[in-house]
Amino acid sequence: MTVASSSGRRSDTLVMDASGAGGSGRPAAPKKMRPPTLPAGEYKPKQSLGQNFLSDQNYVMKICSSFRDSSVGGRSVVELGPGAGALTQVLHAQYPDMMAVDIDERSVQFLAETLPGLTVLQSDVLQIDYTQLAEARGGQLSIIGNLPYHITSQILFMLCDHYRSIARAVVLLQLEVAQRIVAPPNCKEYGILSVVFQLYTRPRILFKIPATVFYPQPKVTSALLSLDFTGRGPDVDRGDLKKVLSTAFQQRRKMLRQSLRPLLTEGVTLPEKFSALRPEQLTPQQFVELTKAIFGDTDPSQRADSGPVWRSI
Ligand SMILES: C[S@@+](CC[C@H](N)C(=O)[O-])C[C@H]1O[C@@H](n2cnc3c(N)ncnc32)[C@H](O)[C@@H]1O
Repeated sequence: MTVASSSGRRSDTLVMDASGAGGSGRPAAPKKMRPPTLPAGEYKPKQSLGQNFLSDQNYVMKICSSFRDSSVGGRSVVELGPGAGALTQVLHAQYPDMMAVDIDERSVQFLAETLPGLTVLQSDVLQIDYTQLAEARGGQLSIIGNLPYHITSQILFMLCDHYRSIARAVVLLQLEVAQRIVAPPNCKEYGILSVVFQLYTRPRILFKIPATVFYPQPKVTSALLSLDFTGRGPDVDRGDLKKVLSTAFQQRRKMLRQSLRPLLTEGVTLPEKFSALRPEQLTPQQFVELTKAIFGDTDPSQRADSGPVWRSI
């Protein structure tokens, strides 16, 4: 991790749309707010880092007003992937003690120059221990971010691995991924993402975001997703549940009595009510029940309740 340094570079406006959001309930725009910009010169978006920068101030305001945190000074607020600070400049005005994390040193330097006083770290968000970070920041974290799309699921699964330390996450992601996360049983989008996130959080799609408000424009439509962590995880060993989910959804057209056969040890049979069903027909809670039927109901105190389990899915 590297803490920001400064170097005094100038900024060029990328896309002018600084009309502000107006409507009630939205955060007041900081007085000296600039429209989303990229620093001049060498700060070209890197595709390898999923850099699609927000370039429309109306959407910036709409996104920021969908986010709430009540910690003192916003000490619990962590922005993942601030880039050139489109969201950060609005958030920092409201949450002066927030923190931002980006892997790109150009972002870290640029933010140090343009938002002095912001705590900004250069780090891979996938290498952060969010449980330790929450302890250091004095409470459960409120995460916000326009996530790099190529690692969105990994980031969100990782937050589930630290579910006790996360209060909420409000994130921009591909609409298609958001739809899978909120999908109910019995539809084609329903799968591992739906089961896992619905066991840990109350997921909601807040609104869609068109590709035209990013630079460069991605090929897909995006969405703002809100994940309210419930503070509870599934009441079963997470490793066992993961095995059941990956095995069942690997062959999603097959009935569970067929697809889950490799997991059944001698003497163990599937509950009759599940055996002729396909995985998409089970609710998240029924997957927990099914896991207990296959692997037994382990003593909660014996379960490995920390460490990465979901992230590697
Ligand atoms: C989609 S851009 C969002 C930038 C800015 N928040 C905005 O909305 O304009 C994603 C950001 O995540 C950063 N990023 C990509 N991979 C990362 C990683 N593994 N760890 C930390 N930041 C990462 C990129 O450098 C980039 O700034």
